Amino acid sequence: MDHVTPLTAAPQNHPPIAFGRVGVLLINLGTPEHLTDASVRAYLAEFLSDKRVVDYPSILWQPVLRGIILRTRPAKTRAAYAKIWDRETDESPLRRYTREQAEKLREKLPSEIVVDWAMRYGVPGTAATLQKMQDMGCDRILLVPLYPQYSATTTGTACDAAFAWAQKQPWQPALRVMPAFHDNPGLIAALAGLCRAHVTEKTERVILSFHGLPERYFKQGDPYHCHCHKTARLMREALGWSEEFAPVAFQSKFGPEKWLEPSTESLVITAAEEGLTNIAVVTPGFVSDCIETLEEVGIGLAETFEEAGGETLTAIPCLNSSDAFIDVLNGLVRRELGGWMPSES
Ligand SMILES: C=CC1=C(C)c2cc3[nH]c(cc4nc(cc5[nH]c(cc1n2)c(C)c5CCC(=O)O)C(CCC(=O)O)=C4C)c(C)c3C=C
Ligand SMILES: [Fe+2]
Ligand SMILES: [Fe+2]
Repeated sequence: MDHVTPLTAAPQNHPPIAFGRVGVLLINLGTPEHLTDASVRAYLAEFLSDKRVVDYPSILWQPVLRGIILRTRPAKTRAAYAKIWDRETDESPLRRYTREQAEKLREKLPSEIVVDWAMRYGVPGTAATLQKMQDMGCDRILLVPLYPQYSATTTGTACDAAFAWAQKQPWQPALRVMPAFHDNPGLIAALAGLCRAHVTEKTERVILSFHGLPERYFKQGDPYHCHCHKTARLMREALGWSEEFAPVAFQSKFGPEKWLEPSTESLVITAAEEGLTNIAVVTPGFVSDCIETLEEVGIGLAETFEEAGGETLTAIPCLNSSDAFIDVLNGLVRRELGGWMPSES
């Protein structure tokens, strides 16, 4: 706090400005604010109108989005959220874990550093949270997109939102962006630990399932596919697993375009058809459990596996707000704050 100029010290007629603090902002994707069709619709409308996510010309895409998708999908998506919603805190798991990650990271960093969290879509918004941090005197802010693997559809757009806010500021804070951490040794060790805790002698295959993308984005140069495969290779090396035992797959396909393959669903069905009865799915592209891991994999794909003749599909939880993940984040954030840590200035 010693760097913050007290507002009373401002010269006469000078606007009150606080400065001198360092901030860390964790940013995740976003999630509906409430468990209602209206909330889900607002969230999907914002998310699916982002050109980084769906790049079709607006003149073609908006009528499809407004006329079909936002009329039919919210009820289906709300029903899926209803299966996983945290009724105690009245929030989605993604929101809860992101909040807890920020709270726990705050305890690990010097108290002068402002640590907050935001969503790219929905509430609390990225711009509003950056504004709050600036009002608290943050003139240097580290953006931490919570995606181990870079994609323009996630990390890229989180940065877009932050820089769009910054563009409007008379005094723009210095902004740093934490790079992708898909090959960070700490992350790989934490993911390997998670797998060791959930994979037993009975487990016949572990699918390493990442959120998918249109294949076209990969061909246009999005490195996400390569980042996913590197995370997977490093995990296998750490665990002594073969590619046959632990193959990569991509989940959560949306729309009619060709997405990255193979799909997680196809590998789950193949495993059952091969006569496997006990498989696991780990989702190393998601740091927090969410609708895609808990409902799509933990409920939906577990049913698919059973229907195809399998018995048990174990959905391995994400790192969430575990001590292991907070240690990873703490290490990454301290590295990226080089020269900005209070003791160094
Ligand atoms: C074109 C559509 C989509 C792209 C591209 C996409 C990329 C992408 N998404 C994540 C992570 C998450 N996505 C989540 C939900 C979600 N994703 C899409 C569509 C695309 N995602 C939709 C329509 C939804 C909403 C749910 C639904 O209606 O099915 C979530 C979960 C949010 C939650 O509240 O739980 C996450 C996390 C990544 C990592 C990614 C590209 C790499
Ligand atoms: Fe998604
Ligand atoms: Fe690749």
